[in-house]
Amino acid sequence: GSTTFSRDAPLVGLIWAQTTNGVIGKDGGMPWHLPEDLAHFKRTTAGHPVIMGRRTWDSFPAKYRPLPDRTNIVISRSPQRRAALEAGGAIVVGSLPLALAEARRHPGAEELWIIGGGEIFRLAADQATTAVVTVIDLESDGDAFAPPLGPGWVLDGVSPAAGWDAGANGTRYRVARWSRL
Ligand SMILES: Nc1nc(N)c2c(n1)CN(C(=O)COc1ccccc1N1CCC(C(=O)O)CC1)C2
Repeated sequence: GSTTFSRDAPLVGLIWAQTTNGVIGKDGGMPWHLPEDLAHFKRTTAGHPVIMGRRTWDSFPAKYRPLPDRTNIVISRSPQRRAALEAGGAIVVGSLPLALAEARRHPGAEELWIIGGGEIFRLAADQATTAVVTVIDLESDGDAFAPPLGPGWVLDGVSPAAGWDAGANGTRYRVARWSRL
Protein backbone atom coordinates (compact mmCIF):
# COMPACT_ATOMS: atom_id res chain seq x y z
CA GLY A 1 0.00 0.00 0.00
CA SER A 2 1.08 3.59 -0.32
CA THR A 3 2.79 5.11 2.66
CA THR A 4 1.67 8.60 3.49
CA PHE A 5 3.92 10.82 5.50
CA SER A 6 2.02 13.21 7.74
CA ARG A 7 3.63 16.58 7.25
CA ASP A 8 3.36 18.49 10.46
CA ALA A 9 6.00 20.79 9.00
CA PRO A 10 4.52 22.75 6.13
CA LEU A 11 6.15 22.85 2.73
CA VAL A 12 7.79 26.27 2.53
CA GLY A 13 8.29 27.27 -1.08
CA LEU A 14 9.96 30.17 -2.81
CA ILE A 15 8.54 31.31 -6.13
CA TRP A 16 10.01 33.91 -8.43
CA ALA A 17 10.62 34.88 -12.04
CA GLN A 18 14.06 36.01 -13.17
CA THR A 19 16.07 36.91 -16.25
CA THR A 20 18.93 34.66 -17.31
CA ASN A 21 21.27 37.02 -15.41
CA GLY A 22 19.26 36.80 -12.16
CA VAL A 23 17.26 40.02 -12.22
CA ILE A 24 13.85 39.71 -10.50
CA GLY A 25 12.92 43.38 -10.38
CA LYS A 26 13.69 46.81 -11.74
CA ASP A 27 12.28 50.16 -10.57
CA GLY A 28 9.55 48.42 -8.54
CA GLY A 29 8.36 46.20 -11.38
CA MET A 30 9.59 43.48 -13.70
CA PRO A 31 11.39 44.32 -16.98
CA TRP A 32 9.24 41.88 -18.98
CA HIS A 33 5.57 41.10 -19.61
CA LEU A 34 4.66 37.41 -19.50
CA PRO A 35 1.00 36.65 -18.77
CA GLU A 36 1.76 32.92 -18.88
CA ASP A 37 4.01 33.37 -15.85
CA LEU A 38 1.34 35.34 -14.00
CA ALA A 39 -1.07 32.44 -14.62
CA HIS A 40 1.58 29.93 -13.44
CA PHE A 41 2.19 32.03 -10.29
CA LYS A 42 -1.52 32.29 -9.54
CA ARG A 43 -2.10 28.55 -10.14
CA THR A 44 0.86 27.56 -7.95
CA THR A 45 -0.02 29.79 -5.00
CA ALA A 46 -3.86 29.78 -5.09
CA GLY A 47 -5.46 28.41 -1.93
CA HIS A 48 -2.31 28.85 0.17
CA PRO A 49 -0.95 31.68 2.33
CA VAL A 50 1.53 33.94 0.54
CA ILE A 51 4.28 35.83 2.37
CA MET A 52 5.88 38.91 0.83
CA GLY A 53 7.87 42.01 1.62
CA ARG A 54 6.16 45.39 1.55
CA ARG A 55 7.85 46.39 -1.74
CA THR A 56 6.38 43.30 -3.45
CA TRP A 57 2.91 44.21 -2.13
CA ASP A 58 3.40 47.72 -3.51
CA SER A 59 4.54 46.31 -6.88
CA PHE A 60 1.18 44.66 -7.53
CA PRO A 61 -1.30 46.86 -9.37
CA ALA A 62 -3.88 47.90 -6.76
CA LYS A 63 -6.67 45.97 -8.50
CA TYR A 64 -4.77 42.73 -7.76
CA ARG A 65 -4.47 43.37 -4.01
CA PRO A 66 -5.03 41.41 -1.89
CA LEU A 67 -4.20 38.43 -4.11
CA PRO A 68 -7.49 36.54 -4.22
CA ASP A 69 -8.00 33.09 -2.67
CA ARG A 70 -4.83 33.44 -0.61
CA THR A 71 -4.08 34.84 2.84
CA ASN A 72 -1.77 37.77 2.08
CA ILE A 73 0.91 38.26 4.75
CA VAL A 74 3.15 41.31 4.36
CA ILE A 75 6.37 41.87 6.28
CA SER A 76 6.83 45.51 7.27
CA ARG A 77 8.74 46.96 10.20
CA SER A 78 7.05 50.34 9.81
CA PRO A 79 4.19 51.06 12.22
CA GLN A 80 3.26 54.01 9.99
CA ARG A 81 2.62 51.71 7.02
CA ARG A 82 0.80 49.02 9.02
CA ALA A 83 -2.62 50.71 9.00
CA ALA A 84 -2.63 51.32 5.23
CA LEU A 85 -1.44 47.79 4.47
CA GLU A 86 -4.12 46.26 6.72
CA ALA A 87 -6.74 48.51 5.15
CA GLY A 88 -5.65 47.04 1.80
CA GLY A 89 -6.40 43.50 2.97
CA ALA A 90 -2.97 42.38 4.18
CA ILE A 91 -2.03 40.80 7.48
CA VAL A 92 1.06 42.78 8.56
CA VAL A 93 3.89 41.32 10.65
CA GLY A 94 7.32 42.64 11.54
CA SER A 95 9.58 39.73 10.56
CA LEU A 96 9.84 36.55 8.52
CA PRO A 97 9.58 34.24 11.57
CA LEU A 98 6.39 36.04 12.59
CA ALA A 99 5.10 35.73 9.01
CA LEU A 100 5.72 31.96 8.97
CA ALA A 101 4.04 31.58 12.37
CA GLU A 102 1.03 33.65 11.27
CA ALA A 103 0.71 31.78 7.95
CA ARG A 104 0.33 28.45 9.75
CA ARG A 105 -3.00 29.61 11.20
CA HIS A 106 -4.67 30.07 7.83
CA PRO A 107 -6.34 27.79 5.27
CA GLY A 108 -4.01 25.90 2.95
CA ALA A 109 -1.12 26.31 5.39
CA GLU A 110 0.27 22.85 4.66
CA GLU A 111 2.02 24.73 1.84
CA LEU A 112 3.33 28.26 2.34
CA TRP A 113 4.61 30.38 -0.56
CA ILE A 114 7.17 33.14 -0.17
CA ILE A 115 6.64 35.39 -3.17
CA GLY A 116 9.28 38.10 -2.87
CA GLY A 117 11.14 40.18 -3.03
CA GLY A 118 14.90 39.75 -3.14
CA GLU A 119 15.48 40.69 0.50
CA ILE A 120 12.83 38.23 1.73
CA PHE A 121 14.09 35.42 -0.53
CA ARG A 122 17.59 35.79 0.92
CA LEU A 123 16.20 35.63 4.47
CA ALA A 124 14.03 32.61 3.64
CA ALA A 125 16.37 30.52 1.46
CA ASP A 126 17.63 28.45 4.40
CA GLN A 127 14.08 27.78 5.66
CA ALA A 128 12.47 26.89 2.34
CA THR A 129 12.44 23.35 1.02
CA THR A 130 11.40 24.08 -2.56
CA ALA A 131 11.91 26.81 -5.13
CA VAL A 132 9.90 27.25 -8.34
CA VAL A 133 11.82 29.56 -10.66
CA THR A 134 10.62 30.96 -13.98
CA VAL A 135 13.72 31.75 -16.05
CA ILE A 136 13.02 34.25 -18.80
CA ASP A 137 15.29 34.27 -21.86
CA LEU A 138 16.28 37.89 -21.40
CA GLU A 139 19.27 39.77 -20.02
CA SER A 140 18.46 42.93 -18.14
CA ASP A 141 19.82 45.33 -15.60
CA GLY A 142 17.78 45.66 -12.42
CA ASP A 143 17.80 46.46 -8.76
CA ALA A 144 16.45 43.24 -7.24
CA PHE A 145 18.08 39.86 -7.69
CA ALA A 146 17.31 36.18 -7.24
CA PRO A 147 18.90 34.66 -4.12
CA PRO A 148 21.81 32.26 -4.55
CA LEU A 149 20.53 28.78 -3.68
CA GLY A 150 23.27 27.47 -1.42
CA PRO A 151 24.60 23.96 -0.83
CA GLY A 152 21.87 21.37 -0.30
CA TRP A 153 19.70 22.68 -3.12
CA VAL A 154 19.30 20.27 -6.02
CA LEU A 155 17.65 20.86 -9.37
CA ASP A 156 14.67 18.48 -9.58
CA GLY A 157 13.74 19.34 -13.14
CA VAL A 158 13.17 21.95 -15.79
CA SER A 159 10.12 22.33 -18.03
CA PRO A 160 10.65 22.11 -20.91
CA ALA A 161 13.61 19.83 -20.27
CA ALA A 162 15.47 21.41 -23.15
CA GLY A 163 15.03 24.69 -24.90
CA TRP A 164 12.29 27.17 -24.07
CA ASP A 165 8.53 27.61 -23.96
CA ALA A 166 7.30 30.78 -25.63
CA GLY A 167 4.56 33.07 -24.42
CA ALA A 168 1.95 34.45 -26.83
CA ASN A 169 4.01 37.64 -27.03
CA GLY A 170 7.11 35.67 -28.04
CA THR A 171 8.91 35.89 -24.67
CA ARG A 172 10.84 32.65 -24.16
CA TYR A 173 10.82 31.08 -20.67
CA ARG A 174 11.20 27.84 -18.76
CA VAL A 175 10.33 26.75 -15.21
CA ALA A 176 13.00 25.18 -12.99
CA ARG A 177 12.06 23.34 -9.79
CA TRP A 178 14.63 23.04 -7.00
CA SER A 179 14.42 21.28 -3.67
CA ARG A 180 16.60 21.39 -0.57
CA LEU A 181 17.42 18.12 1.09
N1 LIG B 1 6.87 33.26 -11.04
C1 LIG B 1 6.47 34.37 -10.34
N2 LIG B 1 6.82 34.47 -9.05
C2 LIG B 1 6.43 35.53 -8.35
N3 LIG B 1 6.80 35.61 -7.06
C3 LIG B 1 5.65 36.52 -8.96
C4 LIG B 1 5.31 36.37 -10.26
N4 LIG B 1 5.71 35.31 -10.98
C5 LIG B 1 4.50 37.53 -10.72
N5 LIG B 1 4.59 38.45 -9.62
C6 LIG B 1 4.49 39.82 -9.68
O1 LIG B 1 4.81 40.53 -8.76
C7 LIG B 1 3.93 40.48 -10.90
O2 LIG B 1 2.53 40.35 -10.84
C8 LIG B 1 1.82 41.19 -11.65
C9 LIG B 1 2.44 42.27 -12.30
C10 LIG B 1 1.64 43.07 -13.13
C11 LIG B 1 0.27 42.78 -13.28
C12 LIG B 1 -0.32 41.70 -12.62
C13 LIG B 1 0.46 40.90 -11.77
N6 LIG B 1 -0.09 39.80 -11.08
C14 LIG B 1 -1.26 39.20 -11.72
C15 LIG B 1 -1.65 37.87 -11.05
C16 LIG B 1 -1.87 38.12 -9.57
C17 LIG B 1 -2.37 36.84 -8.87
O3 LIG B 1 -1.53 35.94 -8.63
O4 LIG B 1 -3.57 36.74 -8.58
C18 LIG B 1 -0.53 38.61 -8.99
C19 LIG B 1 -0.13 39.94 -9.64
C20 LIG B 1 5.08 37.78 -8.42
